Amino acid sequence: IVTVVQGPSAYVFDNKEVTAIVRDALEAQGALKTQRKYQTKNATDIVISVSKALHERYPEYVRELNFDEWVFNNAGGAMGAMFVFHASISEYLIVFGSAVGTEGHSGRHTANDYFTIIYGEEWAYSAGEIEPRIYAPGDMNFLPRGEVIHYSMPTTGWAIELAQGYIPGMLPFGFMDVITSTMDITNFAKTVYISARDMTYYALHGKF
Ligand SMILES: CC(C)=CCC[C@@H](C)[C@H]1CC[C@H]2C3=C(CC[C@]12C)[C@@]1(C)CC[C@H](O)C[C@@H]1CC3
Repeated sequence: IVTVVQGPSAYVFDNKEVTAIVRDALEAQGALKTQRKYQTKNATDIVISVSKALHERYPEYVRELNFDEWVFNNAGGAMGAMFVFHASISEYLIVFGSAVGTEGHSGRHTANDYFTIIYGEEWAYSAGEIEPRIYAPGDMNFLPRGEVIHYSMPTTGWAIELAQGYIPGMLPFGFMDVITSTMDITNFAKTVYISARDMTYYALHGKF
């Protein structure tokens, strides 16, 4: 008999539950891919209703959506916008995407990444895959820690992204394009402020 003793987990989010909440919220909007109607729905309504469902499930850990704290993110050649629901040392939960589409290198990360589409599509492949994997609303693209993909959101596309692992190790990738390309210091400062504020708050409350 083997007894597996599990140590305490720093995680408050369950990736399966996050995806289930997202799928339920999409279903309530008639926006799941199985209903073949998802492209006719308004992306703004979907972002708002999914955000509300996540906040209701995790009120202590998921910030309410607002439209003052959206920031751009340039990383791996891709450009998108994001709203940070939660950022701590071991996890972040964001809505990420682009109103016009985007494409780039995923980066090789120190965290597992769960990317659940809520509007539009994500196309992705690993080196050696000849055909794209296509993810539609309700589908989750899992990128394990240390692996890499080329991805695109060919047109308007939004997703809920949960990352679990060592988050500070991901940030240089998330910020490097500011130095090498965009020089958008205002957006950079806003992103650093938002992430440092949340990480410090949770660390001071014993959530790493
Ligand atoms: C949460 C904070 C404050 C910063 C995170 C910055 C970046 C590390 C991320 C912002 C958007 C992220 C995306 C991915 C990796 C990490 C980011 C660049 C993916 C490439 C991971 C794989 C998915 O399939 C697509 C993701 C797009 C967004």
